Amino acid sequence: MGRRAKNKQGDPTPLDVNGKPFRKLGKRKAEAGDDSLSKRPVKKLKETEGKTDKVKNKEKELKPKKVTLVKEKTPSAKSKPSSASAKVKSSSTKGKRKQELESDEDEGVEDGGTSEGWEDVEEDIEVQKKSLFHDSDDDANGFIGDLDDLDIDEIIDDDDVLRGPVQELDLGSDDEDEVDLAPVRLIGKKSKQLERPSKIIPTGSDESDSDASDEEDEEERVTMANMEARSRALDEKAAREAELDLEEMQKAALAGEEEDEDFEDEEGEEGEGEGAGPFQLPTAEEREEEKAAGGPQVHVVQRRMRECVRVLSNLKRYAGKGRSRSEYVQQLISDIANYYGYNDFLAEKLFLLFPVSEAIEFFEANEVPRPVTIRTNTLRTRRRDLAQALINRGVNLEPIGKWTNIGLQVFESNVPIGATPEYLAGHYMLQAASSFLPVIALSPQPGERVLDMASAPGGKTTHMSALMQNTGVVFANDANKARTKSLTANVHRLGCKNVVVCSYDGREFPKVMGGFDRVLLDAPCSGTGVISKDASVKTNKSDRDFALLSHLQKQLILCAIDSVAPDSKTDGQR
Ligand SMILES: C[S@@+](CC[C@H](N)C(=O)[O-])C[C@H]1O[C@@H](n2cnc3c(N)ncnc32)[C@H](O)[C@@H]1O
Repeated sequence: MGRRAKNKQGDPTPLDVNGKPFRKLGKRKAEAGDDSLSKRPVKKLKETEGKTDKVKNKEKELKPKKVTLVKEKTPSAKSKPSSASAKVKSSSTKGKRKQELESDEDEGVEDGGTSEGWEDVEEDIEVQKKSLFHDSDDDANGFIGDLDDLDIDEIIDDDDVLRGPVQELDLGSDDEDEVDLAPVRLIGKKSKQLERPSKIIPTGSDESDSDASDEEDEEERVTMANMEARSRALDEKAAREAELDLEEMQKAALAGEEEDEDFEDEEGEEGEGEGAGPFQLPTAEEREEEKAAGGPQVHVVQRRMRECVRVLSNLKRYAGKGRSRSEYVQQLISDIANYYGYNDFLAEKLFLLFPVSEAIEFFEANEVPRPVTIRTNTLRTRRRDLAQALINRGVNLEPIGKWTNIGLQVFESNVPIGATPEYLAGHYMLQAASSFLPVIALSPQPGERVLDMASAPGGKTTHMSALMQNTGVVFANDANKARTKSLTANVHRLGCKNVVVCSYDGREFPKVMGGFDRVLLDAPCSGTGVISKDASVKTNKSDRDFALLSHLQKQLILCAIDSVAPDSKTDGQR
């Protein structure tokens, strides 16, 4: 597997403490758009210097601007394996990817056969034609809404209110199986949060792909005949990149040492330069001045964040005289909220979940688009055949990893991944790799009676249906009637014949029916796990929302447990 492919999600760890970067340096591709906080100040300062007063003043209004600046840098240029498709396509005996793809057949677990379901393709295309573009982006995002209409006190005191109109409880989701939106999201539409490249991952023009042979690689069409040569070229390229990365790492380490020395020269041993001793928090007057100027400058915030992290790593050594830990923590949280564009409540809530350095990694990671992944629908095809078909359409992809024999990661595509003939014919589902895991853990068996309590748009329902090889029955429920449309469309498109769609509040379900061998509950959530997909979560959640959500989630899990048959004939209760 290519080096970039191994680092699919990029390194979101930019902050350096005491002048030493936390994260591994390297990745030539990241040079131009490196999101490292340690590099940002320099670059952003320079940007500010070269600008008109108007632009400078605008950038002073930190809240919106700093996010934009971050956004400009965040689209990861690291993930694309320059010609990974070559190996995927390979049918020679060489190439790990080829072996991984072939393991679809060997393992056979997911493979429910290829012939069954094909007869449905025509009809499913019709269904999909109507439904694919029917649900708007807004519709999908709608369930990452807020709970303003609900009265928390009332609800927590009174379960009857909780059984109220389900639309009000149509909350956020960590799931990204909103397949019908894929063509728009991946290809046509710009993210609200990030300036994403028009291609899924930018290629070609950046530094590491600039040599002539690489350009040819990009242009040359992958065929069975040239596969082996391309595969070799890819390995050589990976080796060259590894050397360059090492060189870069050494250079960066040297540069870091020099910078430290510079600071010491400038500030002296007692100075307040980064890494050079105690860091003084801004005084009340300085804060007022900052406020009056429309908020702090981006580079000031960046530097202060680095300094606060450094101080918090060793309070005794680096804190200013008489300053407490909580003062540095408060300053850091406030700067994080400003810099990344969160409301103070959420910035604090998320910050406190992690150790300091990990918290910064978390906020940085939320600025990076997540990998595009698809799940092969084994009711319709095999992963190997699907990969081949998509490669032939100019899609650059790779198996996700050894742990799954149905997942593919898409690095780049000339065609909308959510509107290929294979997509329309139900050969795959656009689905986060993490969404495979609950289904794998539940492990529904052929012939069982299974409930998916909150199932729209059906990513996990259709996965379970495939694992059960279209036998037994999956009750796919979702409280939101509107969302059951996309659920039904997906069930048809993927050729799932053992699914019954219904729409009840999950909390009512035990009264409707029970006796399930297994129950999957993918409860509605806050959306804080998918901020990179929907940045509105950064500002539209309150304490009350979280209280309501966790209460609803607890009620749902109790009902899910009640729905399991105590005397299941299979070992579903295991
Ligand atoms: C995380 S999403 C489900 C994603 C789905 N499992 C998949 O893999 O495609 C949560 C779903 O819960 C639904 N929901 C919200 N409140 C509910 C309730 N009280 N009962 C049942 N479903 C509910 C929402 O409409 C939403 O579709």
